[in-house]
Amino acid sequence: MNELNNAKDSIKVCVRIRPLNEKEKSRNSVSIWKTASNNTIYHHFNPSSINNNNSSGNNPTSSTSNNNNNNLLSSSASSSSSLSSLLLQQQQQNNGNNNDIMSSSNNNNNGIPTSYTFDHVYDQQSSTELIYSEMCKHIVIASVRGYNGTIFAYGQTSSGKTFTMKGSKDLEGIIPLSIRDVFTTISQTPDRAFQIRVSYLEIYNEIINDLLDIENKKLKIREDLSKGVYVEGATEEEVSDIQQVLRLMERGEHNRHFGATNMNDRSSRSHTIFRITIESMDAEIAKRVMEDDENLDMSSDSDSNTRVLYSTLNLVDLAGSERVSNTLAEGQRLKEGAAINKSLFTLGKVISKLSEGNSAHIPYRDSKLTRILQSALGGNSKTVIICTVTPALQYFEETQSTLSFANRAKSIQNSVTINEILGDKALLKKLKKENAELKSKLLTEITRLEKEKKECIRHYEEKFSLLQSSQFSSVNDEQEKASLKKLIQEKEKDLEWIQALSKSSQQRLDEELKHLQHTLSSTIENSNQTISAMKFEHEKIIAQFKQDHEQELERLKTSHQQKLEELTLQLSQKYEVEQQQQQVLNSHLHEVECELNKHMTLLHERIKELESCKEDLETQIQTLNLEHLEHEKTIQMAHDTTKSTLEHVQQELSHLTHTHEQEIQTLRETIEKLHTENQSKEFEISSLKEAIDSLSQLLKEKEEAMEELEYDFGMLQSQVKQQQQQQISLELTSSALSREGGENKSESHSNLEELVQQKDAYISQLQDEITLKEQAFKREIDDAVERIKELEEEKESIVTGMSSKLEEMNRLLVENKTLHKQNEELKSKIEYGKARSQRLIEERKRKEVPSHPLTPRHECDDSINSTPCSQEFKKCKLSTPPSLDNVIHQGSNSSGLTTGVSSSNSHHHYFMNTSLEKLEDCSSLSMMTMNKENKIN
Ligand SMILES: Nc1ncnc2c1ncn2[C@@H]1O[C@H](COP(=O)(O)OP(=O)(O)OP(=O)(O)O)[C@@H](O)[C@H]1O
Repeated sequence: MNELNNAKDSIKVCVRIRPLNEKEKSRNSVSIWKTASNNTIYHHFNPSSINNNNSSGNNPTSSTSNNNNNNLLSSSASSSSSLSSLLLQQQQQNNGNNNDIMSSSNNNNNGIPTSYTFDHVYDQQSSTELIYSEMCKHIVIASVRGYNGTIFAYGQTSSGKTFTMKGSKDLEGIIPLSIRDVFTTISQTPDRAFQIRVSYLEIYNEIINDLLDIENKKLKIREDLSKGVYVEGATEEEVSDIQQVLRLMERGEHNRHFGATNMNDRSSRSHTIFRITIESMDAEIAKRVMEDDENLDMSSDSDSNTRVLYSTLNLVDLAGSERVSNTLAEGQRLKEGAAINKSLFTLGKVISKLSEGNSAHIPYRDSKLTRILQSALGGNSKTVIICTVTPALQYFEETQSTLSFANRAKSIQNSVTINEILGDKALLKKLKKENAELKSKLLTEITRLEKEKKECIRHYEEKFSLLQSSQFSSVNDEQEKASLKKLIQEKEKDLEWIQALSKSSQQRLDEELKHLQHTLSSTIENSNQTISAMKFEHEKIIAQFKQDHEQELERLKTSHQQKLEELTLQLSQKYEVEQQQQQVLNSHLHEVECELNKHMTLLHERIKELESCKEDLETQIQTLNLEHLEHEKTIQMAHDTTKSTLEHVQQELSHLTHTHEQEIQTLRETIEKLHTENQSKEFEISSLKEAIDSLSQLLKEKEEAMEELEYDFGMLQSQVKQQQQQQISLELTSSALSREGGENKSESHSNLEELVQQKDAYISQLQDEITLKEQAFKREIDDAVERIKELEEEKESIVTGMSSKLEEMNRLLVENKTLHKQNEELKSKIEYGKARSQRLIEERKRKEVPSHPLTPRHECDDSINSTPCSQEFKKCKLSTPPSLDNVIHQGSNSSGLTTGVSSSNSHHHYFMNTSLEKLEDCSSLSMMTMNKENKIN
């Protein structure tokens, strides 16, 4: 079998909700499952509402929440029956008020999905024809084109599986619709010749029965490389039109086992598989095969015309998926339930495993159903599952279970390929198979007829002998005898006819067999011819190849021979040249040997010379060593002195640093003191300001008092004026009175004058007092202003003094820092000088050891003179000591120091002096620092 167009195709799943049936309506069942769009099914039922009311604590959703099909077997009968009764109770309670048990939330309390989405969801109004055209038609058409197809209905009992698959009296189901389309498609494909075979199987109690042959029972499942999984011995009727198939379907239905259960009176307790096998090949080729065309070449595998397409279309109506307990089954029914559920349980397991993508072990072999449908589940088949459900609330759990099964199934992927048998091999195989089948059929038919014939003859012979024995028993028997005779004659005729029929059928079969054998032998002959032609071709190719190969070998041989000769010649020439070269080399070697001998004698002489030179050098080295020891001692001394001086300088420096720090501390303290003084002065100024403020307040008050006094004074003046007017009027009165009497007049006049005088005196006294007070205030204010001025001047002088001191301090600090830096530089220079002198001493030591003991004396002297150290030494001998300025400027110039060290004692003194001068310089610098710090103080 060849596989073409290999493609992944997921199993298509749709759900069909049937309308409530009469039984459910009579029980006032509520329809809870609804469709949203054309691919979603949902419910608003909240199982927890039942839980809450259920005092026994049975959880109706506990089994459905478990997402595998185990619930089919594991759930206890009591829990499910109690659920049913509870649901009914609930339904009755809530009849007319469904809202109480409907939850508006999308998920109920137990996490059971409230909605599912599939490829399609069909509501109560959807027709089977619509489902067929949308979900199945393409599979049927594909099956005619060589693809395997499977359509099966899954659901609880009475959910409408049979209604969907087989239909009813008035409405055709998927199977008849498929049969129609198979033949329609065939009629639309005239270029291919088809052979259609139909088988109808039933799986009941895990036993496979042939529904087309009631005698054919307990069939076995076999597996074959070419056929795949098949049912051995299953009747396969060849059909050529729709009516024939429909009749076969009817025959099968008639034979089908029906049982009555509580749930559905005509409930099917078995799974049925209606299988249509479709084979097709090119019409032209088929015609030629039929005509036994000898020129027909079937050997070309690549010719698509010779392809034989082979496919099966399985139309499966499963038994109810409800639980055993729900059927209230007993005895035989319970056994049926268990067997049905074994198949369905395994189907669930297979679907679960496949949906998990777990292809390691799929338990197809655990049940007959899954074994037969193996290719439909995860194999080579286009598959559609139609899940039928009832919307009734009382079957909520079953519907949930069906939907979760469907939900798992939708994720399964099949690998779909066209099945084809190619070329003559396929045809041969097919013919052989057909031949074998015909042969076996013929044989069984012959034996059956023979047996029947024998049985008949025996039977009639028995009857005849019986009749003969009773021939003379009574006269009345005569008539009977005659009728029997007649009957015997008739039967004998029948027998003859049967014998003739069997003879003719045998002849016909013989002819057919001959024809087939002839076709077979011609095909075999054809194949043999092709094989021998191929063999001949093959041998020809091999001979040609051999010849070519030998020629090539010969050519290679000659070319190799030539190459070998050339190489030998080249080798001999090379050998001669090498011989000549060897001779030249030998003579050259001899010359070299003579030269070498001469050189050797010269060398010996030279060695002797060098040895004497070595002795001289050794004595020189000894003297130099002594000198060097002395030098080392001097350097050590200088080093010690420098060290002690350095230590002294360091001590002084630390002392200076310490003093500096102390001075800075004192300066800080002074600044703090000045700061506090400044603060107290500021406090004084602020208190003075406060005093001025109080004085000015007082002044204000006094001014106010003065204003009051002035006001009083004005009042007094007006009073005086009034009194003066009174006086005038009094004077006028007195003049008038004077005319009346002299004494009274003078008395009152004097009184008045006295009063005026008193008042005048009081006023002048007040005026004096005011001026005095004014003067005193003015003085006080002047004093205060002066004091403030003084204090402000004092403050300003303090501030200027402080800032100048601060500036000086900053300057001193900067100077101090520079001095420190200089000190550090000096220190590092001294260190560097020390290291450098040390290094030079070591260098000198090294150089004093002769580098080549064989160097002649004069060369050795030169080498001593030419070392940079000895040159320095010479320079030092010639040069005058550098000035102090230079030394300070250069710091511890390494060459200067080394010169001092490597020269004589005078130079050492010079070095010491330089060092001391440097130290003096250091101390002068320290002095400068100290002076500056004193200044800061
Ligand atoms: N979609 C539908 N429209 C109308 N009636 C339906 C529909 N589906 C099913 N029925 C009716 O419901 C009853 C039960 O249906 P059916 O026999 O097809 O169920 P089933 O699932 O095959 O049951 P079982 O598993 O017992 O064979 C039948 O009388 C059928 O006519």
